[in-house]
Amino acid sequence: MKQPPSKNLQRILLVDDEAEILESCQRCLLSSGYHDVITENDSREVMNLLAREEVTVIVLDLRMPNLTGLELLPQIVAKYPEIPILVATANNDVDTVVNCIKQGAFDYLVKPIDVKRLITAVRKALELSSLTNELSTLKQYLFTDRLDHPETFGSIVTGNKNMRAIFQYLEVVSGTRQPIMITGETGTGKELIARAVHELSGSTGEFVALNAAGLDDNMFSDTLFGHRKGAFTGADQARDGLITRAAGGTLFLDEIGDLNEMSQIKLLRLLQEQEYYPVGSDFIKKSDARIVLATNRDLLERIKQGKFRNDLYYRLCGHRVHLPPLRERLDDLPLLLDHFLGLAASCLGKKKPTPPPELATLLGLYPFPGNVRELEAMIFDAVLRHPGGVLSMESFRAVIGDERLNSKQEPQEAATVGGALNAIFGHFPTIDEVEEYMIREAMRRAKGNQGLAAKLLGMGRQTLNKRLKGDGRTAAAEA
Ligand SMILES: Nc1ncnc2c1ncn2[C@@H]1O[C@H](COP(=O)(O)OP(=O)(O)OP(=O)(O)O)[C@@H](O)[C@H]1O
Repeated sequence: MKQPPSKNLQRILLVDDEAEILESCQRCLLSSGYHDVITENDSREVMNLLAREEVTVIVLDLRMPNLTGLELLPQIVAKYPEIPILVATANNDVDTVVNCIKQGAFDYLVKPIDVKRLITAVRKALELSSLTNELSTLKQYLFTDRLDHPETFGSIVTGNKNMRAIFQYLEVVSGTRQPIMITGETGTGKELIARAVHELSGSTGEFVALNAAGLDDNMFSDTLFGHRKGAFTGADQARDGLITRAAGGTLFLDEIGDLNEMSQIKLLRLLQEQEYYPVGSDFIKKSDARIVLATNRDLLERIKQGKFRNDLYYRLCGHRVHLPPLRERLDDLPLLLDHFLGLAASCLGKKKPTPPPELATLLGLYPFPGNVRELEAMIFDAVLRHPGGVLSMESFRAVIGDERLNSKQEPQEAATVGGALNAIFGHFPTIDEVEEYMIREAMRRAKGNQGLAAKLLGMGRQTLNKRLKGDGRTAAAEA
């Protein structure tokens, strides 16, 4: 039986009759992060080896005794057309190269093999191979509508067919080492998806998340890449960055639409070469962390504004999923409503309330700019204030507004929101005023319990605590 390569490992086969060449190419690929490199010095054994073991890419010397690479190439192509083959030729003979490409070789290398060229060519061949695999697996998924690991998506409550298609796509691409980009409005579940990708990839390492919003380049580089001792005033000790913690696992970079130019360049290097420099160090380091990225910004718009690099954008486009906003998957509302009612009730130590039958329909009229997070906060609030029996619609009305419930039309909606804001503040408020108001109101409703207030606000407890303490705003003091 064939020996499959372990998940995520892509097996490279080097075929050459010269042991020294095999050894040096193998060493160079291993040190570049390719962990599964096997060799064969007898060309007559290659077909047996391929029948025995799964191989992703082959580097094939053309000049070998007994059976030359030129003779072997068509045999491999005929039996294993999915394996990209890089031929190694001793001279830069155009005719030979053209002949090999015509016979199905993917690319060629000139001997003595240049290390950089070998690594680039192998990387490209592996990318091609994983794309081919993805395509054929996707075709199968399309015809069978199956999910191999539904349990991985257990924390993502949905019955929506677009979300299911996203899960299927993720099952296919999670096996590759290519970065995955997740876009979608705030609160649509991007982090949940990133965690599912981590689980699917079968990595043994940790899932490590970094929110890049508000980080300048120094903070971004230091947090992600770490620093060497003495790199800057106060750097008394060398310190590893999050990328080290994510070794063998997944690095989730959130809000990458906010990264500044310098950080974008560093991220591009990391994605392209899997390389980085700790702050203050000239020694390059390698990372094998799987990278998942997310943003709720429109990156094409950021490119137009000159705030996001084109090359980085295209690098991110390989594997991309876009999570639809909640208002575009209203079929999920009843499921989510039921899920969060149960969750809120058990968190608050209450009996799960029965929702009024019209609640899901009414919620469907609201655009949910904060998506699932907003719905979750709304339901926690309602359950918190719920005395027993059937859940009251009042707390939902208070947030959504009666008139808004009756209309989906933009201008009317704006007028209603504007009207509501004016009624509360007496004028059109600033963001800070709204934030102060929200924090004060959440603390009041949660009777001073910061954990609950944070849940209502859809923010982390620590973030709320910082706001309450840190910036000396009046709302914090009053709350
Ligand atoms: N389909 C879902 N089922 C259950 N919970 C969900 C779902 N989608 C989102 N959530 C919950 O909503 C909240 C927000 O989710 P998450 O942090 O993954 O969103 P996000 O898109 O990463 O948000 P942001 O862009 O603001 O970082 C979390 O509490 C999460 O558990």
